[in-house]
Amino acid sequence: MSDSVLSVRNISKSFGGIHAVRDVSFDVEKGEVLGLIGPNGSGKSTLFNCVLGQLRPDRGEVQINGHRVGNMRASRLNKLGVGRTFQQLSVFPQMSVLDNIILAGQEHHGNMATRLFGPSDAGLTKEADQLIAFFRLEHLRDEMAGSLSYGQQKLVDAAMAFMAGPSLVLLDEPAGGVNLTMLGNLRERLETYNREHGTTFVVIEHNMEFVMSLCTRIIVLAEGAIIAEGTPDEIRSNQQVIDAYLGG
Ligand SMILES: Nc1ncnc2c1ncn2[C@@H]1O[C@H](COP(=O)(O)OP(=O)(O)OP(=O)(O)O)[C@@H](O)[C@H]1O
Repeated sequence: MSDSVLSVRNISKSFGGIHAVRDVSFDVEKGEVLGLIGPNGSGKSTLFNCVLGQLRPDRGEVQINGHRVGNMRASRLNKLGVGRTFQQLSVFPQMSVLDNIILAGQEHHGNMATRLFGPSDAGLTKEADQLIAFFRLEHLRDEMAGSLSYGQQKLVDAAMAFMAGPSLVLLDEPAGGVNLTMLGNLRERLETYNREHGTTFVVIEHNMEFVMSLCTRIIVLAEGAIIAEGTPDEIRSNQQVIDAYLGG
């Protein structure tokens, strides 16, 4: 296998008679921002879940930073340097922004025993505050997450994925439901983070403008298979891609 941050080899996954992912292979190199797009039901989430070890593929193999991903617990993925956001918000509404981000950091630090009996902070507040500043959420730091606008909660969600300085971040529809102003802010912050830290991103996204402006390379899925791969400009003018979306 290569020394890619993420290496996906011949992944297939079916649900009964539905071939959700068909023989998909690709590599993602350090610092790349890869977009994974495709019409509804094209297999993006299934592929993501195979990459994250949450679904066991019928065939194929995934490696993250050279380590094979099997059925892996989230904490082990964190140790491999993987952060993620979810399609649905994963913030706890009754906790402050700061506590939500600290809690995400605790997922990365040791097991339950060290969380319960170890040092109460372990530098997490400082790290959380740095991310709060980076995502320009200082004025909301001590607010209950549930009182924030949806777009602000998506920013908190993104900040949570960056605790413990991951080398690979999987973003599942980060732009979903976010208004235009917040969208520009989110994209700019993600670009800046990628530039400053060399973090690799894989992004599932339906918002074409967002994905085309954020990503350096795009893979298009249709009916579970890769139908195109290239720069945003190449993808925009690819007839097979246009047909897949019009038919989808
Ligand atoms: N747990 C499951 N059981 C049965 N079928 C499933 C399951 N998960 C996904 N599928 C089917 O697999 C196919 C791919 O679904 P998937 O959710 O991966 O697509 P997607 O590209 O992420 O779609 P969307 O953009 O709508 O989120 C679809 O036909 C879907 O109905």
